[in-house]
Formats: sequence, C-alpha cells, structure tokens
Amino acid sequence: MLNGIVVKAYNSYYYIQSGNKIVTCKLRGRFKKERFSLIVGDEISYTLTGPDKGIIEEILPRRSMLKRPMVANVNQVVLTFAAVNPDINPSLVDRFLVIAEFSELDIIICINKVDLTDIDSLPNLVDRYKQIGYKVLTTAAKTGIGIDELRELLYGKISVFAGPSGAGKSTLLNTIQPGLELTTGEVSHKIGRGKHTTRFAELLPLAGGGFVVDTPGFSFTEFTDIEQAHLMDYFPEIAKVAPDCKFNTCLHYKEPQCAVKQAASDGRIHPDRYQSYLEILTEIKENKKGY
Ligand SMILES: Nc1nc2c(ncn2[C@@H]2O[C@H](COP(=O)(O)OP(=O)(O)OP(=O)(O)O)[C@@H](O)[C@H]2O)c(=O)[nH]1
Ligand SMILES: [Zn+2]
Repeated sequence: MLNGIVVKAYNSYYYIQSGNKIVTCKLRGRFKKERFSLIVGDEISYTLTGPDKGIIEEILPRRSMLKRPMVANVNQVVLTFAAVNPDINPSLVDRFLVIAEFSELDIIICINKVDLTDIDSLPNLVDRYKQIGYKVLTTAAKTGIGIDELRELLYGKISVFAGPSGAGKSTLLNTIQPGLELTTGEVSHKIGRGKHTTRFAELLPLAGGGFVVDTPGFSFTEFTDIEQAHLMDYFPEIAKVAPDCKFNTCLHYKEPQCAVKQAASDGRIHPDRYQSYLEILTEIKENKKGY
C-alpha cells in the first residue's frame, strides 16, 4: 500500500498528496458504513486503481483535530498582525493567543508590515511576548524582511495562518510560496472570504515539504468552549504564578492574597496581559449567565 495525506475533499473524492503527485481517491465502502468522516490533514494508505486514481484502504490515527477550520494534524498556527495599518492591538493579540493555546497548537506570532513603521517602536511588544516564551517574528511581505526565517519555521509542518483582516496573511503566503495560487487553481485567495460563504479547508503544499492551510474559517473571537477556571491555563505566565494564590479556586479577580494580582502590580506579569485576562474572564461569565 501507498501512503499519502488528504489535501482536499470534494464531493466524496479525496485528493491525496503522495510523494510529489496528487492521487484522486474514493473511500472503501466500509468507512462509509462506519460514518467516518475523513478530513483534510488525515494520513491514509491507498491502493492504485488507475494512473492517478486510487482507493483509500486505511486511515491512520489522528494526532489532533482543529474544528474551525476542520483540519487534522495541524502542528502550528501563525498568528499574523500588521505592525500598522491596521495597527496592532495587544488586546486582540491576547484573544488570538488564548484560542490558539486552547486549541493546543504551537504558536508563532508574526508582526508584518514592519516596512511601514519605525522598527524601534515595536520592541516593547516584541519583548513582551518573547518574555512569556512565544516565538515572535517581524516580517514585511512587501519587501521580504523576515520571510526566510518564517519559511524555515513552516518546513515539514502543517501550519494555519490566522489574524485580523488586512494583516497580510495572503500576501505572506504568496511571498513564501509564489506558486501557491497556481497549485490551488483558484482565482484568488480573496474569493469566498465573506463570513457567510462556506469553504472547505485545503492544504497547500510548500516546496520544501509541509503545508499551509488556506481558509478564512478561523474566527477567533469567541470563548464559548472555555471554562472560567481554565482560562488561566491559556496565559502561560499567569498559570505559572497561580499556584501561589491563597485559594486554589482563585480566579485572580477579587480574591484576597492573589499571587497573580500581586505579580501584575509589581510588573512580573504585564498589566495589559492581566487586563486581557480579566476582560475575557468577564465575557465568559456573562455568556454563561445568558443560558
Ligand atoms: N506595506 C506593506 N503592505 C502589506 C504587507 N503585507 C501585506 N500588505 C498589504 O496589506 C493589504 C492586506 O493584505 P492581505 O494579504 O490581503 O491581508 P489578509 O490578512 O490576507 O486579509 P484578509 O484576507 O482580509 O484576512 C494588501 O493591500 C497588501 O498588499 C507588508 O508587509 N507591507
Ligand atoms: Zn489568584
């Protein structure tokens, strides 16, 4: 049997990247009976039934599954923000970080459009996130700054790009891999980006190995799946300090002898980060009340 990875699913046909060719496969009937839904990113084994046609015999165990977009085995997310235009907003960065942490993805923060600003105005944000332990890159898709470094981080992995509209995600992808649009055969990344258009995720191959996910589906604004008590787990620097709070049920809000509040006031935790934590905590509380 041969091995491959599902890069696209369409009308019960699966497009399998196998070596450097694409094989169009159908599923063995028994999978349909089991109502197993194969998704992009799944690794499979197949047998050939024609030159570029085959039948999927086996589905390998999934290591992970992202729901929005629906992709299996994603390794990492590249959270992309523009330094300016639209200006980077630390509170929005924190919101994206929480969802990415919740999804258990490795995280790369990419601050793009650094060609449009004085790079010295950024270090304090770059340092803020580096100190927490995040990987932070500064790039300019337009002029090529930081592109090699970003490309290197994508090799051999499945990466999802997420971030606010206009941050430059599509431009970055096209710069990293100029052939991308040709490979997908789509007219433009922009088509179907509207909120109400359903599009299925597709894996786009990178020349050096690895894939990027081309999809608008990463909304990243709601915290409906997160429990109040777990929110701190998605702020690494808060999780680190939390065991020192007096109460082990501390939500780091109004409880006395809270180590997190203390750390935020003496600067070990950045006050903006603590503020973001409190804002999201409040949102989760209020959502809960509604039900
Ligand atoms: N100056 C400058 N402009 C950039 C850079 N990267 C992207 N742009 C411009 O920013 C605008 C938005 O870029 P896109 O790549 O469409 O942004 P996006 O993140 O894909 O946006 P959505 O598709 O809406 O999610 C375009 O006009 C790009 O040409 C950059 O590094 N420097
Ligand atoms: Zn506390």
